[in-house]
Amino acid sequence: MTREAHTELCQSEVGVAILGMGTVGTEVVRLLNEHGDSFTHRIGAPVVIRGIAVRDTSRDRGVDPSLITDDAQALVDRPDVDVVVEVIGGIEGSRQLLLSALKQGKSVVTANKALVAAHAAELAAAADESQVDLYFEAAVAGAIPIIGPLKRSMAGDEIQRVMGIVNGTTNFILSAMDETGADYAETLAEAGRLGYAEADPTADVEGFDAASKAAILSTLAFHSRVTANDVYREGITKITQQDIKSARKLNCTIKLLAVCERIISEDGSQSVSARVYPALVPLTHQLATVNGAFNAVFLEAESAGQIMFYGPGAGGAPTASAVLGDLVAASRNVVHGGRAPGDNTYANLPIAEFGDVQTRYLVNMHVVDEKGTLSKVAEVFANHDISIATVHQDDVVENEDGTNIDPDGKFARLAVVTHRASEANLAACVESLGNSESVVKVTSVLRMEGQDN
Ligand SMILES: NC(=O)C1=CN([C@@H]2O[C@H](COP(=O)(O)OP(=O)(O)OC[C@H]3O[C@@H](n4cnc5c(N)ncnc54)[C@H](O)[C@@H]3O)[C@@H](O)[C@H]2O)C=CC1
Ligand SMILES: N[C@@H](CC=O)C(=O)O
Ligand code: NA
Repeated sequence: MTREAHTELCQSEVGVAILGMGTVGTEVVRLLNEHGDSFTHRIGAPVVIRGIAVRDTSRDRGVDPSLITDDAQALVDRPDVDVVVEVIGGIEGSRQLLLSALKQGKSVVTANKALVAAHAAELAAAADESQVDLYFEAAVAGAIPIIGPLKRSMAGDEIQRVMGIVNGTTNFILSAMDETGADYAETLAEAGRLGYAEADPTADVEGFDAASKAAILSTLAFHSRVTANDVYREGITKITQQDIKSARKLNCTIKLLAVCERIISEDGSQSVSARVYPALVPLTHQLATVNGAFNAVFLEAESAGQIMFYGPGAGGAPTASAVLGDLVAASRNVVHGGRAPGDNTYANLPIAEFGDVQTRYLVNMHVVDEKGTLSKVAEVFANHDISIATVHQDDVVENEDGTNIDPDGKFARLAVVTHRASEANLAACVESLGNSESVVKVTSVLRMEGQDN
């Protein structure tokens, strides 16, 4: 059914179904009830909640109990529902519900990055078929307007690079580890209590959540379909206080970054690289100032130059702000006609091989403290076509718990910073370092972003 056909059945109200009443859904309902009159003026018709789908109907949620249902599909199917707001999460159940809504000519607003990153093509096709809207501003960087600006304000520019801190939970953890030396597990639990973490926080700390957002950002920035499976991903679970100290010695901090790049090879052919990993960022870079659950998206575009979007990236009310912005836009289109721009993927650029991606690296290792070690280590880097930028050596070699693992003074800690090199060369170099008699152990390899060479 098209929206025209559906709208003919409707009256001068916009009927809304809210699916899910957890951290975000609760705030969406609260704010909608609190500011309903303003919404009427902004939209041109009242927005009326037709129902709220929850899993547990026995809980008192402080709303009219007649609105509560545990049958989300029946709510979606109601003829007086024009817009479906999905704040449940997960992929398959939400996919079925939203496809069904779109096919019935109802617009969709979702905060679900995992779903959009996996099934955007299918959802967009269903929205196009019915000529309705698919909005997902809350899916990337919470309250920060970034989907709208990429689809509209930046639509006339050529975006080269997007670098984002797009996960509030991991930024909250890394900021605390850096600022106060806080305990990882305790800080993660706190992020859960504050409503930042996903239902399964593995999605946050292992980088899955950021990878979904990187896929969505890449798709919009480079007009090419990128899914979460196309994104190279590493989380923050292996980051230690030693890594953070080694970053500080280089005047850097560690951030979980989503890096989305247009790669132009020597023959002029283009591809897209999307990757998520913890990386050193110089303290002088704007992204280094983003702390706690705040997010930021740093864009580099041909004509605009550098732009940074900054704000609250997680939590109930901030995320509800983005959801409600989309709801207002979708409702206006229901009342006045028109559609939001879709995610045009005409460029269809291929995904770059991860091994071909270039960046800078910090390689931390324990080495044998004797004559010739430095030249042997340097030779390994040279053999893999990697140019060294700086080398820093410390005498003491401590474990994470501060115990000295080298009471006889035979080892040293070496921190090697490289110039730009390919991931493939770096991986081969690290393997050779591991086999070198001069190297006791490569303790960590961290990428460095936000510098040119
Ligand atoms: N919490 C945050 O800071 C942000 C969350 N998001 C996204 O928003 C969505 C919701 O997140 P939260 O509210 O944090 O999750 P949540 O886990 O607090 O809430 C989801 C709610 O949906 C309910 N639910 C599960 N299956 C259901 C079904 N079949 N029918 C009705 N209700 C059902 C659950 O019982 C739960 O109360 C997720 O996609 C998440 O990734 C996006 C940006 C920020
Ligand atoms: N779990 C996510 C919530 C927002 O997308 C985060 O921590 O950023
Ligand atoms: Na957003």
